[in-house]
Amino acid sequence: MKRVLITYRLKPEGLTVLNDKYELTLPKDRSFFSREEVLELIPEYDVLVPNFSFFTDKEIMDRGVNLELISNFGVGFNNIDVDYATRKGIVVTNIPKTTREPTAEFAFALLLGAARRIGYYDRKIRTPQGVSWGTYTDAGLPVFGKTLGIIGMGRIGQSLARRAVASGMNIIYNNRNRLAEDIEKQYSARFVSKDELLKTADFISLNAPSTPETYHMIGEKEFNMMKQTAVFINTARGDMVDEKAMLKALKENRIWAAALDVFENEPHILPELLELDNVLLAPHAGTKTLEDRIAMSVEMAQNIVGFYEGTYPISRVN
Ligand SMILES: NC(=O)C1=CN([C@@H]2O[C@H](COP(=O)(O)OP(=O)(O)OC[C@H]3O[C@@H](n4cnc5c(N)ncnc54)[C@H](O)[C@@H]3O)[C@@H](O)[C@H]2O)C=CC1
Ligand SMILES: O=CC(=O)O
Repeated sequence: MKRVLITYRLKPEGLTVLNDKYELTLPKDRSFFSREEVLELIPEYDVLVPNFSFFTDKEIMDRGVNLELISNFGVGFNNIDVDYATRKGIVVTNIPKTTREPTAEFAFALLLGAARRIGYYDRKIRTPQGVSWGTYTDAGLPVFGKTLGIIGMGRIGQSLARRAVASGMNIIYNNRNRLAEDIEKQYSARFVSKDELLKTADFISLNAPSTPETYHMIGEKEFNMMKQTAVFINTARGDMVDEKAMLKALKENRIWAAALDVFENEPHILPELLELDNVLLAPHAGTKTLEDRIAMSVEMAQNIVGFYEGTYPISRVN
């Protein structure tokens, strides 16, 4: 029987496909196994299931002398040293299907929330001094008719574009490769250079993966190119943005607002960010609904069964 080590407490409803045929170990009384616990346990296991924030590096793989498969509980796989896994003959899989719509939904919710200042109003209305009910004070920004620039027009980027078009937005995008014409037509999307996107979009959403190439791809220079009324949304990965430069741009009102689900050093958030009214913050919650997290577990578990039994198609990263 193959032994599976899951670093994160997943609900049994999402793991039924593994029942009886695989031996599962997962934390029962808390959310995560610590790195030290995983290092201690790993030599006995054939499969490791890290969640998207568990750093699966050389040390983990070298200790995992029986490791055949890393079945990532996430679509982004920057938490795994994939090159090293490949050299060791360890297969890595991810979950692109079930992460797509919830993340796009959340990115659009952040966009609306930041533009219409929902988090700010909610915070203010609860305080003793209350919120201003004046005609113009603390006004938000309209979304209808505005331009959304998407950097990384893959699965999530395209699903975000679909929502934005339905809400009356125009789409421009930058991607590693230009999309096929029929896909561009589907979203009425126009391919532009990254610089043009940064200069002309009213809303800018980051939806590319974290790679060495995309590290700090949005920094001081990029924030300086944006409109002063721009809203920046990041549901991709924190390390793709120079957080100090972003903080400066927000403090100096170089841009209008940011809506952030991801951070450079999660779960640590720059304390100064917490003090700004033009920032909407979330705890890496792009896929965080019970229904979606269970669907993600099913996709992850099917990758394991597919790998060993060939009964499901698997999403291989290497
Ligand atoms: N906040 C959250 O909870 C979640 C975050 N994510 C993040 O979203 C990312 C995107 O996911 P998917 O859309 O499924 O991936 P995807 O692979 O379908 O799309 C990414 C797109 O970015 C493009 N790209 C790569 N490098 C680029 C660059 N330098 N400039 C412009 N475009 C570039 C690729 O060509 C691709 O079209 C994941 O890698 C993950 O980090 C994913 C799920 C949940
Ligand atoms: O951040 C989440 C993921 O699925 O990647």
